[in-house]
Amino acid sequence: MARTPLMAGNWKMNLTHVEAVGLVQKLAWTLSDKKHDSGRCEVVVLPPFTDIRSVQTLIEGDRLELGFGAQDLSPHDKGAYTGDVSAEMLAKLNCRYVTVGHSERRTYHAEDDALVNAKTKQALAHRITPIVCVGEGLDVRQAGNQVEYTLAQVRAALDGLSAEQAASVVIAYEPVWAIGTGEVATPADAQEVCGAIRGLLAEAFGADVADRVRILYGGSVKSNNVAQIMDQPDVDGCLVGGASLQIDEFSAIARFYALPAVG
Ligand SMILES: O=C(CO)COP(=O)(O)O
Repeated sequence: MARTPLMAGNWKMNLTHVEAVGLVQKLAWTLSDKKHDSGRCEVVVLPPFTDIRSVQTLIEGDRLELGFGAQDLSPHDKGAYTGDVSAEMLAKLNCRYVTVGHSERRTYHAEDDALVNAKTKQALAHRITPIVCVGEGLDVRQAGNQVEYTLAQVRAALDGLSAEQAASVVIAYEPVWAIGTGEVATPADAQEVCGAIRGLLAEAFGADVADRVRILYGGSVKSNNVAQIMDQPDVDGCLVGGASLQIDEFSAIARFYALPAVG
């Protein structure tokens, strides 16, 4: 089965709702001007919670060919969880995606594998596609244990999912040492781990599921390295941080298929 590539822009904690509207308008205009083919690449923005309503209104009102989602969600349904945002709230805003287990959540908010698993299930229960983030830190990479470390995170995040549920998740391999550092993993590094993740999915849920799941790479993706990364057989898209805030960069990344061929 052909997997439609996905480029998701993780804005992190950037842009007020006014700035968000400006960026989405310019991004949509640029993609349309360059005749972006959304059949060749699905483009999604993941703004902070406070921007989502404005982004939704703009995208739906003007029928822009952009998807949108959130960067986190609560593992709880509702109630006394100050500061949390529930899956139901996101679903009501038509969020199509939500990242779970981003390394910044794991590091700064002490999110562990069990919580990432609970959030993954919560998103699925509300028909929001979880983008499950995994990836090793520098110490693990230097010890050469990146594959087993990352696979353990994937196993934990997907624990208890049915094959049908597993088929609908997106997994993002983001080596922590490559996030925001300009230190991009080589295409071979990305393929090694993304290929191993697909192997694990085949083992755990069957070849059909493994064939359907989109696996993204994230970590210092830019327009000048995206083509090589997307050339890898098990990389189906990118989770883009810094470059997703720059319209020219992100629109070029989304149109990776139109970039000059890899030499
Ligand atoms: O964390 C990331 C996306 O979720 C990657 O961030 P950068 O693209 O800024 O390295």
